[in-house]
Amino acid sequence: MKKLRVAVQKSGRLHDDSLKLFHDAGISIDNGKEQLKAASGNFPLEVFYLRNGDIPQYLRDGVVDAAIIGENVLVEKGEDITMAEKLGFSKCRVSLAVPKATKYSEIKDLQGARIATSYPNTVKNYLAKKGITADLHIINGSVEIAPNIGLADAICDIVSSGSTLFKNNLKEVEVMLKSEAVLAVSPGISEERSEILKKLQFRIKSVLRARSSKYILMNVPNSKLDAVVKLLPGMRSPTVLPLAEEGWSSLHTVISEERFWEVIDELKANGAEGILVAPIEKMVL
Ligand SMILES: Nc1ncnc2c1ncn2[C@@H]1O[C@H](COP(=O)(O)OP(=O)(O)OP(=O)(O)O)[C@@H](O)[C@H]1O
Ligand SMILES: O=P(O)(O)OC[C@H]1O[C@H](OP(=O)(O)OP(=O)(O)O)[C@H](O)[C@@H]1O
Ligand SMILES: [Mg+2]
Repeated sequence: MKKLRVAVQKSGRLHDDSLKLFHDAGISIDNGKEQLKAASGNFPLEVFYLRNGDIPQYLRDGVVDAAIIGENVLVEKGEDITMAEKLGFSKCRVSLAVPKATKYSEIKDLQGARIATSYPNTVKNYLAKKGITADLHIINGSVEIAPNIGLADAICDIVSSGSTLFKNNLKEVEVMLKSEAVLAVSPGISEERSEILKKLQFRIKSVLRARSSKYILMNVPNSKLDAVVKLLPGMRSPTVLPLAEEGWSSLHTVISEERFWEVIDELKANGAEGILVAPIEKMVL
């Protein structure tokens, strides 16, 4: 049987979370990353460990069928490549930044500026849409140093916490795009391997849904049940079971973590007690 060939970053920010996603989806990968290639023993999948920046070309050439890659790299080098799924990790933005002392009020202030970046296409396209031309200096790493050594007036790079900008005395002035890890697909994937990809996507979706949801249980006085049920819609509707003590029920439901924190005060105000929150491993709709 054919195997789905999936590229994963060899080392760097995407590596561990990519393998964790396979693990959580029940796919075991046999060899360590010292090998260029590793196979799964329980799913028709082979992992190729590659540089993130090289992956768009491997997808285009059909050397791999799919990949876990930063969305920002697809925007920069792979506009022709399909994004099948957002994966919810390695969230960051690609931004323009200038020295803190530079007066900046609008993008026109960058007309004619020297901009250092590892993402020339992203910057060019963004500035072209705004009618700005600039002088791009392409560098591969430590872009944030460029203004301090007199190489550039501005930079475009990845920002997450903002601490690298802060340390280099820079301020973020334009967010060009928001990025996270994505599952990308080769334009030339065969039908047989597309079928395996569908199975992989089904598993990934179940894992991602579960990651963002919680199973919650609580005791509620019967007089307040209707009000509490309104706060907690659940997958279909909450489960309500009578407690041994009369006048009380146990209510179980599934809720997004975000929604849980939004309604917690209202749950308590409605007399909910003994609220338990448990992680969910898989969630199949
Ligand atoms: N500080 C950050 N916070 C969150 N995500 C990030 C951060 N920096 C980079 N990323 C995301 O992780 C991806 C990989 O970044 P990393 O620095 O590990 O590799 P790289 O140098 O871009 O790639 P290569 O594998 O080609 O060396 C980036 O493309 C981006 O999507
Ligand atoms: O806003 P922050 O949280 O500070 O993150 C942003 C920094 O993270 C990335 O670098 P990385 O640490 O991946 O090093 P690299 O330049 O060697 O890829 C990116 O290139 C920025 O420099
Ligand atoms: Mg990096």
